[in-house]
Amino acid sequence: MHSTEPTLPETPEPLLRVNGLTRAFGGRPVVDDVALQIAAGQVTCLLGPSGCGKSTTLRMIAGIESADAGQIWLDGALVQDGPAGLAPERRSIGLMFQDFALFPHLSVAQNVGFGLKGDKAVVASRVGSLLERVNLSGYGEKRPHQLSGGEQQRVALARALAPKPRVMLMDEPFSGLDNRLRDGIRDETIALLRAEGTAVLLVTHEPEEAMRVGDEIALMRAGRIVQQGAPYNVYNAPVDRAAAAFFSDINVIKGVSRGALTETPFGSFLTPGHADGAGVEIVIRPQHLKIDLDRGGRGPAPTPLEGTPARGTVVRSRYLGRESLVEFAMDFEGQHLTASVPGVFLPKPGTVLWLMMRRDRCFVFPG
Ligand SMILES: Nc1ncnc2c1ncn2[C@@H]1O[C@H](COP(=O)(O)OP(=O)(O)OP(=O)(O)O)[C@@H](O)[C@H]1O
Repeated sequence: MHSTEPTLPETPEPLLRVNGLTRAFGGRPVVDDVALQIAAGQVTCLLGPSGCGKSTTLRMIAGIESADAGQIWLDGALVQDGPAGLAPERRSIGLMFQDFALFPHLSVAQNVGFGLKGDKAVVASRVGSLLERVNLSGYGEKRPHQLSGGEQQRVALARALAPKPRVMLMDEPFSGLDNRLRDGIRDETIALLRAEGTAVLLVTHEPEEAMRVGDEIALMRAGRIVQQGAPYNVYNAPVDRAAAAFFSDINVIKGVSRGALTETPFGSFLTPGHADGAGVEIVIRPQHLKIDLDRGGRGPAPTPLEGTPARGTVVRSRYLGRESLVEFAMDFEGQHLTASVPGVFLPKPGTVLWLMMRRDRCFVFPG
């Protein structure tokens, strides 16, 4: 190598790599050209609405479902190439599902040791240390039905970890737990998997869960990954209106781009890249609409960041604990907009207020 060539930092081979993964049922594509890469200690959340193909993707990676096309590498080894693939037990993966799938007739220790072969004493010691790892020492002789949901989930985790998988595949593993338990168990489970250097693919339909645990979110829709990136980027730079709407309520203001500008009741917006006369949608999340007072029929002065205020009348106010949601009927075009405000703000219906749009928080999409 020439001495002036820069030395690139070594990127480790991802533990899970998926390329062009495709599967149809009855002629209908359910998973369509999916690509993914997950490194050691990283968590990727496969996020999307019900029926978009998340579970089928995970099941193909696990080897429980066959693929029509595409490749899967686990820890550098090709385990699936089109329809041909290794059996699930020959892939170095752990699996966790929503229903825990524990064997009811086996003790906790027998459940955890189920997939382990070899010397009895060695297996017993490994099971003991796994139970310790998930804070269930002393539970080995109990049956699953004697345990709480959270404890059963921890047994399922210990069992999935027993063969030391390099990749953990999780399908809605926390949705069977009640809300109060869920956050704690989820954080503990993910911290433990990170500490073990496991690559994690977690399937969920809940954006909050994906934002909470994912290093990366792969947003899936109708069989395809439509956007992939850090939670911050996926939330703050959605690829389209539907991607924006998957994470929160949104407000949409329609307009027509002329000379790379779109006029709205909130002033004009730069809309470069949209053809003259093309419809555009300006999208903003409720927390980025700013509410201001009416000053005898006038609103606050326009600013470069927030543009021109537009007047609205409160239709409904609701308190949601951390925030209040205020719905407005705007003076223009019968438009309804919703603003959210941290804490308690409950103006009465009929109150006249002014709204402003944070320019840096708007997304512009083709209409
Ligand atoms: N074995 C199968 N035969 C026929 N259709 C199937 C089969 N498995 C899944 N499907 C269909 O494929 C689509 C995607 O299913 P999949 O379970 O992957 O979606 P999902 O995103 O995980 O949804 P959910 O969150 O509801 O589980 C669905 O329409 C489903 O009915």
